[in-house]
Amino acid sequence: MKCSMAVQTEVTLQNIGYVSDLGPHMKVAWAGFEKNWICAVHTVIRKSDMGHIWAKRSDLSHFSLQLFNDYLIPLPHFAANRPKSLLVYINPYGGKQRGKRIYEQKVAPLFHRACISADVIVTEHANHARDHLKTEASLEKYDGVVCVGGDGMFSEILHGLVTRVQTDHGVDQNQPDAELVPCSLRIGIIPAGSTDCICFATVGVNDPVTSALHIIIGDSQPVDVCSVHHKDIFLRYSVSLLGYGFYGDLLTDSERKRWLGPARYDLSGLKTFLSHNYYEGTISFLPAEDAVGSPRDKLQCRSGEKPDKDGSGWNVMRGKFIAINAANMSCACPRSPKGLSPSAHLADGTLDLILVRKCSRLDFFRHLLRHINTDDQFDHSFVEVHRVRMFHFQPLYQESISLDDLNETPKKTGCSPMCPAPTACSYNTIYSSWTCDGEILPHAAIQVSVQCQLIRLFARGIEEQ
Ligand SMILES: Nc1ncnc2c1ncn2[C@@H]1O[C@H](COP(=O)(O)OP(=O)(O)OP(=O)(O)O)[C@@H](O)[C@H]1O
Repeated sequence: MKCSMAVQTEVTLQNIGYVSDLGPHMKVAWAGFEKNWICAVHTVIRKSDMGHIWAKRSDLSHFSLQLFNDYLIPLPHFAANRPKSLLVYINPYGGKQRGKRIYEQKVAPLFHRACISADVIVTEHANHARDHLKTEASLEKYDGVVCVGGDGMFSEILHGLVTRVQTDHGVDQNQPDAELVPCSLRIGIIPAGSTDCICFATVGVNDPVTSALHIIIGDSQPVDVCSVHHKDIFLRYSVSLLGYGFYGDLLTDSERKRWLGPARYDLSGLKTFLSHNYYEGTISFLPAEDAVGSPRDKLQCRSGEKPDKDGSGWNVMRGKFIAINAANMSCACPRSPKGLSPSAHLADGTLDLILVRKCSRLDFFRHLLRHINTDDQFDHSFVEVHRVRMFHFQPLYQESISLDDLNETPKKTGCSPMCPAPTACSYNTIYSSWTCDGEILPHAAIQVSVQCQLIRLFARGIEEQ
């Protein structure tokens, strides 16, 4: 490709680093490249200072194209990992419907200056991107796939890409113990949805320019993916949160209120909290005994390493749960900056299984409050957390029909969860639904296993220095 930028003598996007705010009038643009942005040659915008800084993650929303030419120093040896050709999917209806504008105004100019060619597909309907990736896309032409949208859109890309790779390699996704083939193409997320949880938990901010720079630089962050099955039938993949009970109910309700926009989460959250339902069932899990760290160690390393060996022996627990949350990553988002499981690792082949047993409404409120403050959210007698490699959940009563069918069932109320004949009483109080990265699963009985480092993102993780 012919590129208008000269290398070596001119400062170019090939060498771009972050722009950090050092105060109200001073920003530092820095280039350089070591894991975690450790060492950076930088230039203060006022040209008054040169040297090295210990840099940290920062919001790039003030980034100025002018900086590329004026202040950055070329370090061309990082060029090898940089993508040259990308396949971009834009959801024009995600979030506040600004995906197309965000891409065209903030991201495309940067790609252009970095000499990255991009084939852009604006989706026309739900699952357009997933199905195109599964069957049609000529993936060999690209170095990465970019998703412009929210978590739902990312999930489409994830399913399309992972399914395509397994099909190409003859792997049957319906086998829960199948060894899945990792995807070689990296995925970039340009946040343009309502919550953008996955971007926040892997990049540290929800800022389209920051994400674009991670793509341009060619960052690579491996990420674990959970595969979810029901009776040996593949249901979905998950990278962030699988939630039964509170979060499942909240998401189910919020889907009915899509017309409200992002405010639907607040309304459904309040409604679900006031309902204070609990659900009975059995959870079995395989502890990750060999994993480095624990969910409560408060360690900031969230990348992890591939395990050497499996844990041994399943633990089985029966009980009444207000919430069962399986966090494959911290699940941090702007509303909960530390997330549901602050020390969850991105790529160590484990997930953090959080069990919130039946408790008073006040106690549950105290637990929820800890999602937004810095207190140890697992330090309650009714909460336990386990780092696991696999888990199974079986509701108290066998499901005779899928939850999809239950949506057709007239809703009845006033029946306790202990009702011995579920067909005669309200399914709503016997079964919750699993939310799987924001999508609702059609079955309550599921088997989940973590597929270590199945995908890679154009990101760098969120370890703090
Ligand atoms: N052209 C389209 N028309 C309608 N729906 C679409 C289209 N393209 C994608 N979708 C669907 O829209 C859903 C929501 O999109 P997206 O995740 O981008 O935004 P969001 O739901 O507002 O944000 P978040 O998922 O972060 O809360 C996705 O599940 C995706 O399948």
